Amino acid sequence: MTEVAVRCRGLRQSFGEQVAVDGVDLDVRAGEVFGLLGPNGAGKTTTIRAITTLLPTAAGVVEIFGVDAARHKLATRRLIGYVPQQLSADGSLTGWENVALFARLFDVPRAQRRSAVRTALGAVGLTTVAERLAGTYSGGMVRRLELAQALVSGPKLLVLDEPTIGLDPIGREGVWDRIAQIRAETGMTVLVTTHYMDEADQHCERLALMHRGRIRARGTPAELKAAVGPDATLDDVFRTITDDTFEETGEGMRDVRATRRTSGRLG
Ligand SMILES: Nc1ncnc2c1ncn2[C@@H]1O[C@H](COP(=O)(O)OP(=O)(O)OP(=O)(O)O)[C@@H](O)[C@H]1O
Repeated sequence: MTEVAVRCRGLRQSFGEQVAVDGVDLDVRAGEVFGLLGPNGAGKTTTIRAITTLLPTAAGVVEIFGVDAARHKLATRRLIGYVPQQLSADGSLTGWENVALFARLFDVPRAQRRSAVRTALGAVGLTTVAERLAGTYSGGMVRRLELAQALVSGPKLLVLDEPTIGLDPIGREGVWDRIAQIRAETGMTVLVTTHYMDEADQHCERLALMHRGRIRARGTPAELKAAVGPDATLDDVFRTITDDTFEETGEGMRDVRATRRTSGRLG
């Protein structure tokens, strides 16, 4: 049986009157690259923050490799490397110092720190610029540095919130190349949110599409597209699930097909 890296059941989170996440069930298999997609405000970051234990779960269960995140927060955090949307690298430190800081924060044993920092910087292709101030790095290099920070503690699950936002195509490609390589070399599970449908299509094995706090469709990119139509793109899937006439039946991608048929009839 495939090991489950992330298991969420009935995840619910509100901010005052605002329901951000409304009963999310999610399974991410060990070793896969899983994409969580959805428009602004869909609830992706809130879901990610619950998974990474940065938000106390208001309701529902989160398990990371079988560890109950609410009951064992520290043990859960040790399993996760997290790259948030906001920049977290310090421009006044060198690349090496930035990663070394995370090695200390995440309790990498002193004797292993140098080699852990070296390995993490190598994995993201920043070895030759490790002694330069991060403030001199390009946007793509900073994102790769943040990847190295998340990798230095040797996590089993890498969680990336919009890892390529604001980068040019070369920077985006550089980040995805490194993710693919790390995944191939370590078998690490990757959970990623993105707004870029082309990236999700190309780099994620399975996807869940969120809208208004709920998961509206899930499946492989091919399954999701096929459910909409023979020549459909993921953008078409995205448009379909965010359509206000979309009817939720809890049947995942079959929803998409049903909605498409309905819109076809109406159109
Ligand atoms: N700390 C907070 N306080 C109040 N409301 C919040 C907070 N965090 C999120 N929300 C609200 O919860 C909803 C979901 O937000 P969330 O950031 O999870 O969406 P998202 O899918 O990650 O969006 P984006 O793609 O813009 O990052 C939004 O309506 C947002 O305004």
